[in-house]
Amino acid sequence: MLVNGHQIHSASTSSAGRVNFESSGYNCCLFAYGQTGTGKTHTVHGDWQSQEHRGLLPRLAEGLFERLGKLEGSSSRVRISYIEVYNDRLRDLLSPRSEFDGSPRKAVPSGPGRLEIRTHPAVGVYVENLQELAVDSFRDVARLVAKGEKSKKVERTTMNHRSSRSHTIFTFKVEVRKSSPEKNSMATIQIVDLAGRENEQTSECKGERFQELRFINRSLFELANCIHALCDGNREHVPFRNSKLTMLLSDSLTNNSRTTLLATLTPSPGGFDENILTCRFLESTGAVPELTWMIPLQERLASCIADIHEPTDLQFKLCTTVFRMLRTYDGTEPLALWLDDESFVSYCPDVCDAGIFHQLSETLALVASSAPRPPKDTSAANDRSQFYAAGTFEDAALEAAQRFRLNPRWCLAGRALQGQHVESVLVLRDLVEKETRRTLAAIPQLSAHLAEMPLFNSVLVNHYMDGQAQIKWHADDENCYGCPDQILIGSLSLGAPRRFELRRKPRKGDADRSAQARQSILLQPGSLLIMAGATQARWQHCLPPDDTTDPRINLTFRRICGDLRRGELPEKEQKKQRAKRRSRITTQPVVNRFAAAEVAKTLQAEIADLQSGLAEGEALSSAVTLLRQFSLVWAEDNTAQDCK
Ligand SMILES: Nc1ncnc2c1ncn2[C@@H]1O[C@H](COP(=O)(O)OP(=O)(O)OP(=O)(O)O)[C@@H](O)[C@H]1O
Ligand SMILES: O=C(O)CCC(=O)C(=O)O
Ligand SMILES: [Fe+2]
Repeated sequence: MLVNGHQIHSASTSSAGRVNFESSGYNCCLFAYGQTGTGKTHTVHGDWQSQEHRGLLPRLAEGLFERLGKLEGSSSRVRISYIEVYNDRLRDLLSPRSEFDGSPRKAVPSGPGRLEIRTHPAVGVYVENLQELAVDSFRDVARLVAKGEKSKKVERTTMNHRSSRSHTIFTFKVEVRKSSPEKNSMATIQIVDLAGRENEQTSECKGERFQELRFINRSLFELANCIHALCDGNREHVPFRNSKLTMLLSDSLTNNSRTTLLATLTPSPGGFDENILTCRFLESTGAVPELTWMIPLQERLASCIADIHEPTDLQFKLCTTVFRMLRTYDGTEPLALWLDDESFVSYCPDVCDAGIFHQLSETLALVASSAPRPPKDTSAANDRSQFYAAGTFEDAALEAAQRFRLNPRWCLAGRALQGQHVESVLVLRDLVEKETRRTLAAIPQLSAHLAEMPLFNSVLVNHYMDGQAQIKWHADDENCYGCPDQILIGSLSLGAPRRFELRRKPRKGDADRSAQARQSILLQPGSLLIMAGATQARWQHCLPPDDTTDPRINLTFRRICGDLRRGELPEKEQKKQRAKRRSRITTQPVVNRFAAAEVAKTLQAEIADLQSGLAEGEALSSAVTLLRQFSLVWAEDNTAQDCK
């Protein structure tokens, strides 16, 4: 991701800038994606006349001829083409008399000069009748682009006085000829300046501009769909044919191509939601969760929040947003995260001695072999056995408050831990209780729970035999835990590290799975995950299978308030809950008490510096600072990988 203004980094860090002419058939593609007016065209083109303010495309052209000039023992040929997609119609920007290829609704008879997208088994996707002009130097390219830019569809809108109303695709085809023909190579570089997305509900565009906007949003939607299909590994059924833009880009997205995504964000406070959409698009490309740059960044950001003692709501929102963008955590660092304005999770490693695992395994094995088999025991089928602690009234040694209560459902599926076995679990409950109180004390809207004694009066123990044992998507939102907006769960992990996933409960109208804003945390042995607020009401969690051969034990401590099961709530209580859900809690900044290192100070200083130089209302620019860190780590990492 690049934040507006990084002309210097752009060309060098994109894969397009590092195309390898030695390997034949190597294609590179760069997309500029973002809300309207956020600087895509500025970043791609910049000022061609100025060495300093040149954008990515001129820098690329310059670098290309420089590199070709240095190739020894070979000659080269470069051709360029420049095509515009406007309202799903095509136009050749390098052809002097070019017209659009016809109305999208009325079929225009094909004739000479009409642009047609075709596929050839050897060449792939190409546009019939599109001019490909030979160029020998940077100046040639600059001259032709200047001409093409004049005919580009640009209009004044409220968001941008020169808004691109079309997508443009600029292509370099580079042919390197060696002494023997079999060593010849060919590379294609495409730079795609996508038209900017704009919210149709809030847009002030009218008439023709609004019509254009709908075409723009539609084609970007189709592009996102293709990318999702590709990322889901569904290469057979990628809906490229749904728009001309996606048809044109199908080769770049699939065949032997390296794609770089350049996302532009706005520092304007009003653009917050649009920024999130842009980041979601990045996420949905699948590149984000896989990259190793997330870990150092995650550390930086964790410490950044840690050291802001009284963060403004805005700063808090920002940090949470960036965390949400990161989406996966390796579980070595603590984390405090608002999944949404009422759903909170926190994760803390090393809460208890991971060695307890062995002792507890023995206890569970003993109970499994001695206690009666529960009526709905599924442990043989799914390699996961369940236990619950059952403190009975005969346990004179236990204080009334320390007795464990049962969810009636558990008695059917799990085995009871009783007597001395309960004691070992009680020790763990005390630890979890202490840690949870500490965490929630910093969060005003969640600390109401702290009056409860004890916080947790029940526990479910899951014993996973290996990576094949899993737990599917669900929420721990049964009625016996009380109002689903306030269920508190403390989940202690021991044994093999396993990935824990969270997703917002699927809703009607979700376009795809990316709308569910998934998060994933690697739960390390000895760690505590706390789920609080409305997490059980709005989110689901699961533990997907993986290939570990090691066992794991998880203890979820909960608070049972009644014996009601799902669907058994009396009408009066239901009404009360509905009313409660309507009265929204306002988001308070959260001070993440997990302290860490200097990076925080650096970031804090940067934010302070930035804010002191800004007019009121522009505070969101600290997003730019955070995201700039983000982009730099990514850039560093990409460069490092490339050098290997
Ligand atoms: N880093 C920057 N420095 C100076 N000016 C900038 C910068 N980024 C963008 N601008 C200016 O902001 C305005 C909007 O930028 P630009 O046209 O590149 O946005 P865009 O994302 O391509 O918008 P659209 O999708 O509507 O075409 C332009 O006037 C541009 O010159
Ligand atoms: O094993 C885990 O980490 C999750 C267990 C869980 O979700 C549950 O018991 O409800
Ligand atoms: Fe659960």
